[in-house]
Amino acid sequence: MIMGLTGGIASGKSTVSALFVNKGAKLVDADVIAREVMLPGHQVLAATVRHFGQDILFPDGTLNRAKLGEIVFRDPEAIQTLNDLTHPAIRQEIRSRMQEMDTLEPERLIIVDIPLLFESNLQGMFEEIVVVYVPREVQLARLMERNNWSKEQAEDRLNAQMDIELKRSKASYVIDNSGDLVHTEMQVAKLWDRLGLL
Ligand SMILES: CC(C)(COP(=O)(O)OP(=O)(O)OC[C@H]1O[C@@H](n2cnc3c(N)ncnc32)[C@H](O)[C@@H]1O)[C@@H](O)C(=O)NCCC(=O)NCCS
Ligand SMILES: Nc1ncnc2c1ncn2[C@@H]1O[C@H](COP(=O)(O)OP(=O)(O)OP(=O)(O)O)[C@@H](O)[C@H]1O
Repeated sequence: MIMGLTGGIASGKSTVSALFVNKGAKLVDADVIAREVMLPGHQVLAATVRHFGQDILFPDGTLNRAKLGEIVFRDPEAIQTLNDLTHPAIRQEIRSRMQEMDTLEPERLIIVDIPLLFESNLQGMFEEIVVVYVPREVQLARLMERNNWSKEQAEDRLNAQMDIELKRSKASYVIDNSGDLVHTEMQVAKLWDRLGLL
C-alpha cells in the first residue's frame, strides 16, 4: 500500500514519517530527492544556474540554498520558475522509487513524504493522503525556533504554500501534531491499526 504524507513546512512531516518507519513502513522523501537534483553535476542544478545566475553558487560549485531561498520565496514569479525547473525531475524520481519499493515489497506500507503534494496536484498518485497538521501559529513558532529565522523569513516561507487548514480539509487522515510526541505517536499507532497493518 502506498500512502501520500504531507502538511505545512515544520508541521512535523519528518517526525511522523519516522514514527511510521519505526513501525516498519518504507519511506520516499521528496525533500531528499529535491536536494539530490541540486547537487553539482545534475542537469536540474545546471538549468537553475542558467536562469538565476552563478551568484546562487558557492565558489566550490555547490548551491547556496539560503541565497536561492531569499530570491524565490519573496517573488511568486521566481518560485514558479524554480518549480518548473525542478519539479518534473523530482516527480519522476518519486514515481520511480515508489514503484520500485512496491514491486520489491508489495505487502509493506510505503509512505511518500511530499511537502507540496496538494500545491503540485499530486493527489491522483495516492489512494490515501495523511496530513500532518498543526495550527499556523504553532507552525510559525516551530519554524522560527528550528531554523533560527525571523518572523518575516518564516512567514515568507509559509505564504509560499497552501494554507494548512485547507490541506487539512483535503486529507483522508489527519495526524494532529500540536501536542507532545506521545500524543502524536498514539495517533500513528491508531492509524496503523486502522489500516490493518501488523
Ligand atoms: C529554494 C531552496 C534551495 C531553499 O532551500 P532550503 O534549504 O532553505 O529549504 P529546503 O529545501 O530544506 O525546504 C524546506 C521546506 O521549504 C518548503 N519549500 C521548498 N521549496 C518550496 C517551493 N518551491 N514552494 C513552496 N515551499 C517550498 C517545503 O516545505 C520544504 O519542506 C530549496 O527549497 C529548493 O530547491 N526548492 C525547490 C524544490 C522544491 O520544491 N522542494 C520542496 C518540495 S519537494
Ligand atoms: N509534537 C512536537 N512537539 C514539539 N516539537 C515538535 C513536535 N513535532 C515536531 N517538532 C519539532 O518541530 C520542528 C519541525 O518538525 P519536522 O522537522 O518533523 O517538520 P517537517 O514538516 O518535516 O519540516 P519541513 O517542512 O521543514 O521538512 C522540528 O524542530 C521538530 O523537532
